[in-house]
Amino acid sequence: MTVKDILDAIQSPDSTPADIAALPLPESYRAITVHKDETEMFAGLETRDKDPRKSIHLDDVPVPELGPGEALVAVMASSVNYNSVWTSIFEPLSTFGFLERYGRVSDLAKRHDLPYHVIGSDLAGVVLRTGPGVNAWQAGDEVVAHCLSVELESSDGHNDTMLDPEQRIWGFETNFGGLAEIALVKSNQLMPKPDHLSWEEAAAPGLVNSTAYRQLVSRNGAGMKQGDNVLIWGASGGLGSYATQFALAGGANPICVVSSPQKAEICRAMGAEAIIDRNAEGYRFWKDENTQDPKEWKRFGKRIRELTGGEDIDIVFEHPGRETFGASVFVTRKGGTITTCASTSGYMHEYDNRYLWMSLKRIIGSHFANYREAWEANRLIAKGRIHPTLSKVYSLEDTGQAAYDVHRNLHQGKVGVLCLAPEEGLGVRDREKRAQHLDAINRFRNI
Ligand SMILES: C/C=C/C(=O)SCCNC(=O)CCNC(=O)[C@H](O)C(C)(C)COP(=O)(O)OP(=O)(O)OC[C@H]1O[C@@H](n2cnc3c(N)ncnc32)[C@H](O)[C@@H]1OP(=O)(O)O
Ligand SMILES: NC(=O)C1=CN([C@@H]2O[C@H](COP(=O)(O)OP(=O)(O)OC[C@H]3O[C@@H](n4cnc5c(N)ncnc54)[C@H](OP(=O)(O)O)[C@@H]3O)[C@@H](O)[C@H]2O)C=CC1
Repeated sequence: MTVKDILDAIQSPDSTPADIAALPLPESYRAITVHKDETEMFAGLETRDKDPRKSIHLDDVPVPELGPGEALVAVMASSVNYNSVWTSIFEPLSTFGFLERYGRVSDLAKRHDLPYHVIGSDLAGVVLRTGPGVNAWQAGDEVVAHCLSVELESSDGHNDTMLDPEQRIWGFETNFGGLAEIALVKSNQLMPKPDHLSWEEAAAPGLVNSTAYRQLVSRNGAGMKQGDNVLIWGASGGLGSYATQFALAGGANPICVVSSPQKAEICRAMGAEAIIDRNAEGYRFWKDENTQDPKEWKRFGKRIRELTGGEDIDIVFEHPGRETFGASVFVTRKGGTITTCASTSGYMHEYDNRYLWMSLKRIIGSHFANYREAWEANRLIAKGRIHPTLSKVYSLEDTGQAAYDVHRNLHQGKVGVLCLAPEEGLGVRDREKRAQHLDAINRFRNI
């Protein structure tokens, strides 16, 4: 039995779920990995000079043993997330430390602690096998997977599973991720694949869509409401392209920050009107490495007021971090919220706290999403209310280049990867629904 036989069975119109369940598993599969003995390969280089094409490998690896509550999924397509860029440049930490720590949790978790790390935190595919205790999903189900992995043995996670002390991001802090032909997930990561999308379109939103939903919409995040002015950094990027859609769909007013006329055009096409090209307008929030320039915060705030008719920002959707955080805190209105999920440009932030406390602003830390939030975000995709922002699709072999593009900010929206799917466009089940949303689905393609 080979992976090719699995693909043939998935693609055959005559295959039944029982046929898929009866397929013997192959011994190995092709997977995108980083190697433990290479974690020092970029030592001494600047972050931007660390090249994912050098550290990312395509290897044949053994199929992991299936445990209770788990599923093995044949991955048709995946997508590149920035967490895979971090993994591939071994910043801010090597992810092998996460695997070692997970390996100490239990005998079953020991499987994850290997000298290679199969990365990737998105997938669309077909369930091949389920472990003991899994009743909600069967072999043959067409699924997407969100990337929250939890143990839930402690009471801490039972109000909000993101608060589980053993909360991990699958394919980043666990092994056997989605940039591969087969992936191992917990069954409570599974969600139905939106039936009007191809495999690669369905695999694109997962991680960033769920994150943007919690960070902006959920009561665990900013709890956005109608009419809110929402400042969205990187508004045509991975997270931002979903935050912009949530703001528009929720009756808020996105103020989109981008770095080129082309990206501004994408935001306009999504329906945004207030757009700031940070490059064209030349904001320099830092005079030098250690000194911010409040005059630039003020110039930025003035520009926002021009675009909003004099209003300030209710919610900042933050993720660039060090470079923008001081400006983000400054431009938020009295009582407003800065919600942050990342620090792409540096995690040691600096802001003027007087503007925070005197104006009763709040900073909210947000990280991925719980199952319910991921489910609600996926439901909006399935209903055609929010659309994938897939721009370009790479083969599994070219994942290194795909990660390089994301690292160097050469991409738009999301970058997809074909795993088992032999070509783009496969897997669409509801053509009528697709036809209704075709322009929106293709908005980011090939730009
Ligand atoms: C969905 C997609 C998401 C993304 O893309 S997010 C972006 C990518 N992700 C990242 O960049 C994050 C990567 N992660 C990290 O950088 C690290 O993961 C953290 C900085 C978040 C945590 O660092 P660590 O070293 O793993 O853990 P510690 O909590 O700092 O523990 C170290 C020691 O410090 C002790 N400690 C923790 N809190 C306290 C406290 N409040 N008082 C005293 N000690 C404390 C611990 O116990 C432990 O100790 P002992 O080393 O002896 O085991
Ligand atoms: N905690 C969590 O759950 C999650 C965290 N993340 C993290 O969020 C970050 C962004 O992820 P994602 O949106 O997928 O990445 P992308 O690279 O797809 O998009 C980020 C956008 O941010 C903008 N940007 C980058 N650097 C700066 C800067 N210095 N100043 C202003 N804008 C900047 C760019 O847009 P432009 O050039 O047009 O301005 C870029 O397109 C990453 O660090 C990632 O690890 C992502 C998902 C989940």
